[in-house]
Amino acid sequence: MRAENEYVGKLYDRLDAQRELAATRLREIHRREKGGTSQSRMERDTLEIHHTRRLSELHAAEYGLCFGRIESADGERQYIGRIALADEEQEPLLTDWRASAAEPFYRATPAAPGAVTARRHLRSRGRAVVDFDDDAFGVSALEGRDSSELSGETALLASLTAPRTGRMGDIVSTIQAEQDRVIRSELGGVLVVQGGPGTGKTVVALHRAAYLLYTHRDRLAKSGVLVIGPNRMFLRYIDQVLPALGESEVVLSSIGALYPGVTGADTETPEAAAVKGDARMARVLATALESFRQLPEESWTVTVGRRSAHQEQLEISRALCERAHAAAHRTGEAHNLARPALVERLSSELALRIARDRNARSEGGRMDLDEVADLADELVDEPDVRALVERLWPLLSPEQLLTALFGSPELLAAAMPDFSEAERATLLREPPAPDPGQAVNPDEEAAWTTADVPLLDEAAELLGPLPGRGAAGPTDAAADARELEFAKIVLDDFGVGLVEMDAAMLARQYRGEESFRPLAERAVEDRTWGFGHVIVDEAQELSPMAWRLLTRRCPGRSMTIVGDLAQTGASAGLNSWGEALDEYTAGRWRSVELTVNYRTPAEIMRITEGVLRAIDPALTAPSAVRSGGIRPWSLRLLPEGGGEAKGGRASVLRAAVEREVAALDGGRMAIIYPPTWSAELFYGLVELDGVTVIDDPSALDSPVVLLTAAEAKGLEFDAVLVLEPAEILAAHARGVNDLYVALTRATRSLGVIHSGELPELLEGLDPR
Ligand SMILES: Nc1ncnc2c1ncn2[C@@H]1O[C@H](COP(=O)(O)OP(=O)(O)OP(=O)(O)O)[C@@H](O)[C@H]1O
Repeated sequence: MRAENEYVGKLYDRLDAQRELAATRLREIHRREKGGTSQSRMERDTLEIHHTRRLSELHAAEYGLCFGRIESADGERQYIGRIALADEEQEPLLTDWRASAAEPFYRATPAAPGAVTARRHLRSRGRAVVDFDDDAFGVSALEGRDSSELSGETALLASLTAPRTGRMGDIVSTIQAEQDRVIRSELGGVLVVQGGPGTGKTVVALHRAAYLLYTHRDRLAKSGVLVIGPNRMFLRYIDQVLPALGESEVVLSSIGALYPGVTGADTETPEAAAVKGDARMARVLATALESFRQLPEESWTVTVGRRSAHQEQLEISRALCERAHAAAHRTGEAHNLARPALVERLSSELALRIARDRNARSEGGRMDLDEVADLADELVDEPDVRALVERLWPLLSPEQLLTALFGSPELLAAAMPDFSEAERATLLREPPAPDPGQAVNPDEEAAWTTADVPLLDEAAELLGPLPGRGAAGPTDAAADARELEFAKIVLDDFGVGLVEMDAAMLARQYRGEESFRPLAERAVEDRTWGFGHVIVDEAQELSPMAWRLLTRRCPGRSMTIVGDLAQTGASAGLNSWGEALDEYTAGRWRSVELTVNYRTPAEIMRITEGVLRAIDPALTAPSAVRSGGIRPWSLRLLPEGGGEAKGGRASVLRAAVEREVAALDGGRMAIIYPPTWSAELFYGLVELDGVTVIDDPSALDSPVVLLTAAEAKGLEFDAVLVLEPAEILAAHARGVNDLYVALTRATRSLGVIHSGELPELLEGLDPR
């Protein structure tokens, strides 16, 4: 212990020295003149970003700086920690956990130790090492011992049984071998990680993000990594993990937040979500868009030159309109971007016709080609021609297209012939109030749901930006070549990827067109941003339309997909991984499985066996890494008048909750209720001290939260009370998956409270 404390003390001294160095450099930069040449200003700012980042990395490494060491046969020792440190002579003192040299620390098992002969896990409090445990490898070490595949068992169990805090923490010190293989899997292609509840899919996916950014910083620093979680609550639950690993630039988002300017609400009915998520909706939107491009039965008439001596009527034949449409189609551009070609075709044909007529009548002499071109330009500004263009090819925003589609039964019927009447009806929204006296609530009008977001994004692909909006504009093209050159030199000087911006952006910044903004900020505001790697958590919930959106955000198709098909609750969610991936990444996805459940004790997992069988008899539950003392129990609430005083059910329920809360001892508890649950009982619980309804991410800080199974997905608690399992089962088509999610959230104790009979698939609970 003394030796370890001495060594770790030396590491902290180096950490302090490194911090001091970075802080001094930063102070020097701040003292430098703000003015100077573009190049010197660029250098100054790039260095500032670099040293600020380095300082925050060094601060993030404070807690648990060094957590282990390995020894090889020749007696060489290597300490493993959060970052790499070297002494004054540049001799390595500490190996970064993400470096390939650290891999044996995580991968060695008694059965396959590789070159490792001994491994030690250190546990610290503050800067002091307070405990360690050793794994001894080699044949002699195996005798008389079960060859546990777990690494650092004591440290692992200590972390698994510690009270939950409402926030996920990092696991760098206790990553297990099968998890390490996922974390260090190569960057390219799509990696699917299937695993039952509690197998560490989320935590592993986040460590993989940190690993990939460390290993492939050159490729990922400028394009960024996107992590998708199911909702805001979940994102809050995980948002400390990457900063604790020294990474603050990863973009965390839910599908509902991926369309700039819109926050999708989770208020959709399962039926509507299933229709909106259906892959056929891509075709539906394209058809709906086509219906906006009108054609006359035979012809339309427009009047031009109303305010001049040359007023004339022009016949616009269907054939002309078709030629104009064809010109737009030929561009291959998105709808709004193709319109100028239609306008060009229409106005030139009309101008030519007018010129021919005039020439034939010999009015004002013959028109030459330049004059015809001028006339065509004038025609474009004619009010009737503008109105004509609007009928032929109106400019549309994604919001307008969707609002029109959802507001019109006729349009829905025309665009969705393959859907049933009932399915179409789920999309129908009240059109905005026609009576101008009747105020429309602007919030209501703009209320988009999570299931709408992939549709808005799809529509944006079809439509393209409106003129003057969205596109990067002329700035790129006009980039001053000299400044661009400077920017390249500056970035080269610092090593590619040291700061996550490219030369063009740096140059724009110095023309004052753009101020430096972190990648996360720029990426979320840009619908067309292509991320270098996308990680999707709870991926089984994503609809085919959401997959389309994500593949657009990840042009290189480098993705990590983690999820559990047994937990699919969304109506448009997946039944198999191939369903989502074969279409976009056929032959380019590989899958691995995580098999050990770190969260839920064996006693609780036994209760879920029948539920898992009901989902799919072929599925096997992950094996629980530990057993816990508390046996899962059930409590029946007798019906009113069944021997209890009025209000008895509510008071029995409250008493049960209070008993559990008292036993919590600083941890966190969840009460998971069916969406159809009795309002009276619900409000009875809300009144209790410390109980919070989960309507805002900060609710996770509360000791007890009331939430549905869908909201509980991905989260974990010390104690869980599941209310009315029969109602959870019956609530919707995937109720059994929801019940499975609800039962697998606890790290310590599980209670089930029910009014009617317990569902048969729930066996083995101790009645109270
Ligand atoms: N190697 C490990 N060391 C310490 N804790 C771990 C390890 N692996 C997993 N855990 C812990 O186990 C718990 C479950 O992990 P996580 O939430 O990532 O599982 P999951 O597979 O995403 O579960 P679910 O599918 O139920 O959401 C977390 O508290 C996590 O920190």
